[in-house]
Amino acid sequence: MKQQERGLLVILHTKRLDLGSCPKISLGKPQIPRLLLRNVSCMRNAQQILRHVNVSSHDSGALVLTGTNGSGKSTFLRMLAGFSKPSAGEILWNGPDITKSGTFQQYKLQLNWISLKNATKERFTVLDNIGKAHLTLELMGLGRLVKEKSRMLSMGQRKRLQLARLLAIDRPIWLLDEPSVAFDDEGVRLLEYIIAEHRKKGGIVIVATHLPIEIDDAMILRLPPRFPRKMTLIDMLDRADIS
Ligand SMILES: Nc1ncnc2c1ncn2[C@@H]1O[C@H](COP(=O)(O)OP(=O)(O)OP(=O)(O)O)[C@@H](O)[C@H]1O
Repeated sequence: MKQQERGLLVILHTKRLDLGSCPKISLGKPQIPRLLLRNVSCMRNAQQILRHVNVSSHDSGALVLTGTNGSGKSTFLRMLAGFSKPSAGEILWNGPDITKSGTFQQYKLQLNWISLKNATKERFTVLDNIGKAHLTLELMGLGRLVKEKSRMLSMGQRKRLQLARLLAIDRPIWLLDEPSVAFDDEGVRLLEYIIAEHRKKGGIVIVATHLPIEIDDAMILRLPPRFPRKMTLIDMLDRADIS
């Protein structure tokens, strides 16, 4: 990973190309990345959140975003999801810019998104939240809860339901914001397993997280803190330890 001032350059390598229903790419031609962020910056409320980010991913790529609170991980994912637009630079999917309306209509159908906020449909049962994928719910450990209203679920069970939805809505690009929060050990293993399987099929996974998560050959992009660091209570406590 190279670092250009506060800008970042990351290239994700192709592990195995399995295009599934995607258009065939002829051999011999240089292969364009499935996803390419070129010199992307992002402003929110007139504040610069991301600056000069360069990242690319081929099929099967995985990127883990880390960084301090407020460094812009969710903003990065929101931009990739099309909720906010880059203030500079471009996000290219199969070549064209995703912000072009024709491209965006197709691009958004490639995305699956998990965040702390995108809650389940509270009044629906667990099963109705994901259609008819009963077996998927069983596999995520929710088999006994299929008839429960999802508002009855614990936080970890809600997150498991989100995983079930990832599998039920089968789309190639997964944008996962803090996907392992509230999981027990088994939940984390389920998450790691479905990510690995998704990548075997050629899927791309981009994860923002503070928690350790095992993803083979993932590129780690650590976003720089946005402000000069000031002393916190923890720094004071650490100093008190020393003296
Ligand atoms: N809706 C918004 N409008 C304007 N600024 C926002 C908005 N949401 C977040 N921000 C700002 O953008 C910056 C980055 O926030 P973001 O949520 O992307 O950080 P993060 O790295 O995901 O943080 P955390 O680790 O706390 O989840 C923060 O300074 C935040 O105040």
